[in-house]
Amino acid sequence: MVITGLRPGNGPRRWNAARRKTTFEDGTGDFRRLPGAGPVRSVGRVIEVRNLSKRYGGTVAVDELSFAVRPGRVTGFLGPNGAGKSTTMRMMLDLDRPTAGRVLIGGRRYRDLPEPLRHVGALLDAGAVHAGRSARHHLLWLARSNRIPAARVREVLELTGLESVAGRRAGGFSLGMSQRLGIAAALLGDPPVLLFDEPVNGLDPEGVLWIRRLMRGMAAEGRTVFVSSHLMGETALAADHLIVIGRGRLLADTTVPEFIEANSRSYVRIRTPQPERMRDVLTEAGIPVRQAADGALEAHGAEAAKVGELAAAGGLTVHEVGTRTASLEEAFMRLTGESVEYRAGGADR
Ligand SMILES: Nc1ncnc2c1ncn2[C@@H]1O[C@H](COP(=O)(O)OP(=O)(O)OP(=O)(O)O)[C@@H](O)[C@H]1O
Repeated sequence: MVITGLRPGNGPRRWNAARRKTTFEDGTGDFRRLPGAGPVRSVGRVIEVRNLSKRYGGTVAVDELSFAVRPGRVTGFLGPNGAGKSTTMRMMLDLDRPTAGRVLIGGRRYRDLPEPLRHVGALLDAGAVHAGRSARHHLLWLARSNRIPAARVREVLELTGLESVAGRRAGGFSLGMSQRLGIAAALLGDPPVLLFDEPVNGLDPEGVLWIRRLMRGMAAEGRTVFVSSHLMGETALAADHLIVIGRGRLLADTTVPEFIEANSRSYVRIRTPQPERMRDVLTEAGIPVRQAADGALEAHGAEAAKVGELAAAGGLTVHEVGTRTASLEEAFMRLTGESVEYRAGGADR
């Protein structure tokens, strides 16, 4: 690890010849000087989303969203389908114009960044390549148009495991290979800020693991890594921090351990042929209870022993009493449930 701190301000520069990297003690500088390239002007690595809104006709895709994405960690951007994740990411890259608010990357709008590919790498739509071009030519074309040395193409092909297929037409690539090519393009400028929209879509378990390691490695090097997903479980494994949205609004801005602590509560699951009476007994004892989809009851905030004693005292037959811990996926569904229902209802969409 070459970066010695991420303090704000203009810290001293360090040069690591072995890794061909220039780093700045305050974490604001360019991450790696590309061979043959001139110096890259220093920009910060924090992404600030300020009161961001986007309307498409009557649809509010993003609704007064404010949060910050910081360097040195993987930040997961979570929300159910249609929550507004892609729209937010497009606005970060100036591909869509906000109805209100703005996004700043290192204090600047994307369009004001000098040589943006060297500051922000993005995987938004892996299919967005010229189908007739080979992977190598696609990357060479991108490199040339961004004044990035051709030698870097070989490096990113190697990094993404695409060397052996680099001469093949990108149009014939599987989804997994296309995702890797999209990531190779995002890494081309060796940017300190990386945005990945649903990068594990369509990948096999090996590919998912590869992306997870890649993102964690990039964050450990001091980069800002922002990755969207609608899968809580996978994101919890890959991310340190979470931004959760639903219906375009911020629902949570928290660390993964805090999210787990706050949301994956234990409860007692009860199966009984007398659910109505059991519910009354628990409610009278002040224990909140809800019915699961399979008809079982879930009692919150009570020990299994206490539930068993109450059932016995009430003369109730019980087929199962046991303690369960809600999975992260369940916690996420609960948190975003309202927005999913809203979407299913189809209101103004
Ligand atoms: N170009 C557009 N025109 C009209 N509506 C749009 C457009 N782009 C997105 N939307 C709508 O905005 C809302 C947010 O969509 P968005 O794609 O940002 O969500 P998402 O969280 O990325 O979802 P997914 O996980 O399904 O990709 C949705 O209701 C979507 O239908």
